[in-house]
Amino acid sequence: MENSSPASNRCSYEDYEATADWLRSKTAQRPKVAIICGSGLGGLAELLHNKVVFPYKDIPLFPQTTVMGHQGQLVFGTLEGQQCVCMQGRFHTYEGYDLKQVTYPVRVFSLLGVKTLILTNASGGLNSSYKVGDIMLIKDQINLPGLVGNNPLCGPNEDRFGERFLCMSDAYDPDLIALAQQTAEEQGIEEFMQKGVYCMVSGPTYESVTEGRALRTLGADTVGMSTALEVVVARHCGLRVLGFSLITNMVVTEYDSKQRANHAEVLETTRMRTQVLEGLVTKIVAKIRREVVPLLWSSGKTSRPLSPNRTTQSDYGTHFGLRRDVVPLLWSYRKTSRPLAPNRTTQSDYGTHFGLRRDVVPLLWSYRKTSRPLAPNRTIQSD
Ligand SMILES: O=P(O)(O)O[C@H]1O[C@H](CO)[C@@H](O)[C@H]1O
Ligand SMILES: Nc1nc2[nH]cnc2c(=O)[nH]1
Repeated sequence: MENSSPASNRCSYEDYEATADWLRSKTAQRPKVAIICGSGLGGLAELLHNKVVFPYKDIPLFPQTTVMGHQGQLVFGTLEGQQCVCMQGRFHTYEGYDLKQVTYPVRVFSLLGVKTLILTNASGGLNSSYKVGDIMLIKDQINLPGLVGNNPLCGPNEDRFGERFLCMSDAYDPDLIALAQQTAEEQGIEEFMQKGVYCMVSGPTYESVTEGRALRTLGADTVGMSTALEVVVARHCGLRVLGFSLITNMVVTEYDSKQRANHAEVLETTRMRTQVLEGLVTKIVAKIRREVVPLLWSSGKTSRPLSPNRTTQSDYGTHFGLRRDVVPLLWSYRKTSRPLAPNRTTQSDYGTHFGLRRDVVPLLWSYRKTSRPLAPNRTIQSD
């Protein structure tokens, strides 16, 4: 297959599938988290273990990066035990790519089975209380190109990815934001953490003084030339999104200022903070990996013993301490009263025996295909 990136009207579902199939055929890794690295922030990919690296030029239908500070390769590997795929270099409309090409990797990630997208970017600070080197957790965005017709979802809707009209008021996942804030506190880096609104402009020009002032008036805390389009497409295909904006320079908003925005300064600042951001993202990825367990159990440390007279499936769900709202998602059929067969004694038996959906069982048990019999004295949840 050709390596040249698709013309916009050729970004069909089959194109995305072809790229995803090619990647699947080249690596056995099945990432659940994708990370898009901003200008000068690609070092994160170096932290992955068991790396499998694909230069963009080798990936069928993938665009190529042309910007300094964007390496141009896709790196698969594990971070804190979590399988991840990292984009060392992203695509921007100012490079000449159209909206579908800029967002092409995101749909490929979705087809690969990615569930969470973490984005980083370099940006200009608009909020006067921010300082160069601050890291802003993105709570919302202004997709300025999108507001005037340049939205990557324009054109026929691809129902296999998502619905026609997409809600964007919850684009940045509140739980992930809370997780990131908590992690930043644990890392002792709250002093340069901010939370605010990122505005995307098309670039490649930096803002004039009046443009900077206008964006601030609109409610933007930082401005850059990326991210918003990727987030729109990620939300369209149901990915959870977390975004970080590193303030690499302050936008000039005084007419008599002698400061001049430039890409060298942008890259210089990323060098100063890259390790901190990498450490933060690494810890968050570790927590995302672990979060499935506390989500399922209503209280992790209960020692309530199993009462022997609970014999129906629905009893067993909540009896084990599974959250009531989670139980119906797990059971393959609800309200059954099928009694428990007494001869089922292994973990995997127990999963499906209880009526847990077969695809859910391996996610719940920490190890698969075990036939280790349940020790008779294990009777509490934490066990
Ligand atoms: O958004 P990322 O890719 O981090 O890069 C930012 O830095 C570049 C300008 O210096 C622009 O590409 C801007 O968007
Ligand atoms: N638009 C824009 N993008 C940036 N990326 C890094 N700094 C800036 C900036 O000041 N403005």
